[in-house]
Amino acid sequence: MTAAPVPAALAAEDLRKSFGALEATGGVSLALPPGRRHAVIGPNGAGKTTLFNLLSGALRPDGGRVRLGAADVTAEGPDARARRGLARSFQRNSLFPGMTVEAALMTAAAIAGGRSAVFWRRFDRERGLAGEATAIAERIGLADQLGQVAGSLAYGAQRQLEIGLALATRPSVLLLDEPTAGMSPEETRAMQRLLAGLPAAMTILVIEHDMDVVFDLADRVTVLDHGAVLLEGTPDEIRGSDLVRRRYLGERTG
Ligand SMILES: Nc1ncnc2c1ncn2[C@@H]1O[C@H](COP(=O)(O)OP(=O)(O)OP(=O)(O)O)[C@@H](O)[C@H]1O
Repeated sequence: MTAAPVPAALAAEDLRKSFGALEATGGVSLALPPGRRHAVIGPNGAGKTTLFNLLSGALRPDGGRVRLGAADVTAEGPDARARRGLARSFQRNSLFPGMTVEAALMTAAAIAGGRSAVFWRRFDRERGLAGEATAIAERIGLADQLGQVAGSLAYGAQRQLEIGLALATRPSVLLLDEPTAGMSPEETRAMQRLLAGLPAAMTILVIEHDMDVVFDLADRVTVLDHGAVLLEGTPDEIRGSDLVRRRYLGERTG
């Protein structure tokens, strides 16, 4: 007897989205099995952010489907998808800048647990939120900055905290939007260590411009161009593709 196939942790099927006459997503399909590290690359305007918005539920597609595990979530909004285990890294302006790292992580965990942020203190002991915050801070490399106000952290540390806030929701699928954008080489290395240390069972889809980061992290890469999939393959296949080198990596191939 053969085992039933495991559904993809996250799948896009022929997703389409237009803004007026512009087709920003023109029939994109992806399937990420559980634990996959998958990168989406492509030039500015290729449709990477639009694809993320369609996957997270921030945008509704004109056509196609989004699946999380066995569930068709195409008609669901971001909150419902989050409850199914999908997280997207928070943007910097959502960092709870006036809170300490510990309080921000506890608040994110409390919100994810379905409780109002205002009342997290009351549930602290009962739910072990402080312990959870400490464990996440260790995972994201901020254990020695738990008492620091989030808004006063260095840029790289703020981006690490963004990922911590997403992790506080205990996601099974994590969407990361340019996690190393604007970072120094040292901050980029810290982020690479963080990403490499995420649980193997977590499924990760990342938009990233830094090719070293992409080739280091991803076991599968999709190249988007004008809203469509130009190529999907292993990092080696992408690196070796004349088409990608000409169209995207900007190299002359003779
Ligand atoms: N809300 C919108 N209304 C109109 N056009 C939009 C909207 N969002 C995106 N676009 C257009 O859709 C196309 C794809 O944009 P998108 O932001 O998805 O690309 P991207 O690959 O993420 O680019 P970048 O790397 O610059 O962030 C672009 O031409 C953009 O101008």
